[in-house]
Amino acid sequence: MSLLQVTGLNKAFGGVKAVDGVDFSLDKGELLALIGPNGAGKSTTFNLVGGQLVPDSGSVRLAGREMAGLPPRAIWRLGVGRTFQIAATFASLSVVENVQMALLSADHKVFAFWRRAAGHRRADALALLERVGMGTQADRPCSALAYGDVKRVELAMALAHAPQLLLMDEPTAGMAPAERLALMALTRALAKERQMGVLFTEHSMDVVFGQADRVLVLVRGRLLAEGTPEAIQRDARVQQAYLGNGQILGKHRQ
Ligand SMILES: Nc1ncnc2c1ncn2[C@@H]1O[C@H](COP(=O)(O)OP(=O)(O)OP(=O)(O)O)[C@@H](O)[C@H]1O
Repeated sequence: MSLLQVTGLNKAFGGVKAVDGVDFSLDKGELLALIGPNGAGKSTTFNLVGGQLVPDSGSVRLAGREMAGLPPRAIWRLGVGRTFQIAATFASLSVVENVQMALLSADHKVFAFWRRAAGHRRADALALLERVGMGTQADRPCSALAYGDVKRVELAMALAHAPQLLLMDEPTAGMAPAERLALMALTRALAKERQMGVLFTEHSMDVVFGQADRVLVLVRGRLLAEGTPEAIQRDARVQQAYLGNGQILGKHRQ
């Protein structure tokens, strides 16, 4: 059985069919990239899987269990993580305290005062930071980190509740090319060692073709193609509908 099985997914906003009969699946340990031109329906698909939006129709199953229509918190509890965008309130906390906050939340102590974070599972938080290459920066304030390092902390925070499926919406936006590849290579290694599925949207083609196991191409809410990075790069329909658009490649590639 697939880890994630999406069937007949539909979502319209007024007259716009943002997601129009989309089917796909994702296996444990797999990195699946969702690409497509602006307005193709990537974010909508993402939000339908994560529960931020309710589908008009269709099914979203995690390990066979229906999630469509459940609130985001319930979907999170079933094992679907999202990379955190660190809130401004947490910028004054240290790196390790931010991960400890995520561990508090994972342990369902969501109403605990933030002051308790400092005493909560520090060793586990440090181990997560070590795994994402941030062990030596654990006691620095988050506000002092370079942007690429913040992204690594976000990844450690997302791993705090040991998700089966991790959703990453444009995880490398704003990063330099070398940092992007390093972050997604790390994500790929984590997916394999934890047998965690990863669904990510990405405009940067070097990341998509360098790191994804499989690629889905959405155009105007419909799935145009799906396959290995090599097959997608060769696909004439994709080149015409998407990759042939020099503006998109030129805008996001450096
Ligand atoms: N809340 C909303 N209300 C109305 N229309 C929406 C809403 N969200 C998305 N849309 C429309 O649905 C379509 C798909 O949008 P979506 O944001 O999912 O595309 P995308 O592929 O993520 O685009 P981008 O790459 O620009 O982020 C677009 O036509 C968009 O204008």
